[in-house]
Amino acid sequence: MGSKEVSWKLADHPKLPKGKLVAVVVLDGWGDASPGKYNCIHVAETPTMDSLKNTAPDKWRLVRAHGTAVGLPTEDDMGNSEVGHNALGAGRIYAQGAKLVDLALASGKIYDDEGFKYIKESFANNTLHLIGLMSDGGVHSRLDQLQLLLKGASERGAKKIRVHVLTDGRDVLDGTSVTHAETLEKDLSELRGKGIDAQIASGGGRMYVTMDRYENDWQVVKRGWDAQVLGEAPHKFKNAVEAIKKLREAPNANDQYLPPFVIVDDGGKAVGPIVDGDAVVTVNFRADRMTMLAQALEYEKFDKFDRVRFPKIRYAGMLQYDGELKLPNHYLVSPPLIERTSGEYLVNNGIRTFACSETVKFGHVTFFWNGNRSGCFNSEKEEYVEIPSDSGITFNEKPKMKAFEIGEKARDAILSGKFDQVRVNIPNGDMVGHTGDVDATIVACKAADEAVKTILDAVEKVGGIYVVTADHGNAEDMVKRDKKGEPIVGKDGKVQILTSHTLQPVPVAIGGPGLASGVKFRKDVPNGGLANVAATIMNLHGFVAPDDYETTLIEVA
Ligand SMILES: O=C(O)[C@@H](CO)OP(=O)(O)O
Ligand SMILES: [Mn+2]
Ligand SMILES: [Mn+2]
Repeated sequence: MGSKEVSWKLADHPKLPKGKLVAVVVLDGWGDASPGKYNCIHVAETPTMDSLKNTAPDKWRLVRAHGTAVGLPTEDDMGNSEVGHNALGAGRIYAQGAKLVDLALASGKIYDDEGFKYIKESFANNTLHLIGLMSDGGVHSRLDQLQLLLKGASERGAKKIRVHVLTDGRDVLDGTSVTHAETLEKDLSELRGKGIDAQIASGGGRMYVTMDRYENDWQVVKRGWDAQVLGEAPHKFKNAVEAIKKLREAPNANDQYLPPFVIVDDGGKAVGPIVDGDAVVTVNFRADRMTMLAQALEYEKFDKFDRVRFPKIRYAGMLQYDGELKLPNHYLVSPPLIERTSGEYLVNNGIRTFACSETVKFGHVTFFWNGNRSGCFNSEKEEYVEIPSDSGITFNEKPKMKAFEIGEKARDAILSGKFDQVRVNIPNGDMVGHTGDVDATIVACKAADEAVKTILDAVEKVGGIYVVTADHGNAEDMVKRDKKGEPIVGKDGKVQILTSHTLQPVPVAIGGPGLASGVKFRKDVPNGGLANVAATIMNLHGFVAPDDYETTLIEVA
């Protein structure tokens, strides 16, 4: 929507003043769950978050952060950063990528739209390549969608298909890549039975191959490029299931970090490099970990690594990953059109905003927060600061990450008096939680809590207000549970460690010396979710949210 038709002026809140500094803290992967030894937040020393929970009962509550509350297809879908920050920033619930792709596949509309027609041009004489995360986690992609697309494309003329798989183990249990590859192989062999030359061509673990984000480490994308496009990798196999099983045997190997491999024919030649004339679809619907590859596939001018060859292909994303950059140009399904976000409203109403995180979460409080939009709305009123993340390590090695640096940057921004809103994402609970290392996650949670304290102390000094929340659960439950909630013990006699996000609700806490007396959480929004936070923050800045926003969580008694 062009800004011309939008009236950006927000109404004044009848009771709440303007001019108070509001600190917005998003703890990544910080849900609420019952105490226990796999609840790293509970086990860790977290005096700051504990005191928010325990000392002001009408200023602390839980909100929903998964399923339909954040625009996902079902209540079995765990939350994630994209949908969580979209909801927090946009104040409304949008049908998200997972759901939009489901609908487009179910109705068949995906095959009638521009993107599919564009890639279809290659089907008669060239190969269709599908690249993406092989998982049923529903965070970045879903295997059933890939299966449907394979079927749909083959019924519509694709004669030669190559799938480039990325193994997960982050949104699903480690080791499930084997079953997923078997499922995919079965489908591909059925296609071969119908005369279609279809096979897996390459693979690798998502965190080591291809799926980096926010330009933390281009080498990750290069490893994928070499295997997918050039057909070169340190490991060569005849078959993907065998490849995954074999590579998993190495000490400390796991799905997330499997090295790259290519599938070769009897003569040792890679079966699926990408060449001129081919069609390529990146099948992930989620943007952050696909935009780097999308740039490599699409941009004529590119200097992030040596591509060696830049094939002239027809490339489409499952979705368009960046609407502002129009990246990629062609896509199979239109992304949710998230407009009139709270960030844009507030800036247009004079709110000077500072946003900060470290690289691996930087886009969360900027790009996702602003409805999948790169850059600021108004560079005179906004400052976005990225603290470089460590790269080339798994975060259990340095579980404190950059939490203190983020806390200090936020503190300085608050004390500077230059900003009305200071917004951060503190990554530890999530990034370390994903490693499945319980001890490291406990250290991570403590560090995150200390960073919150640094920020709240600064809020105290300037007479400001804080809103502390999270985008979804992760560190509060590190074990896979059965229906009764008991930890599941695997064949090896060990509990199954949960590296993924959870379905748990997340806290929202408000307070600070600037919070007008009588402000408390309403009792009549019992099912409140992350999308209710935007209107709440607008109120704390002294404004009433637009009518179509999800309702505020607060009232003034
Ligand atoms: O790391 C990621 O890509 C996801 C999990 O797949 O986590 P988050 O949604 O917290 O960014
Ligand atoms: Mn997250
Ligand atoms: Mn995560």
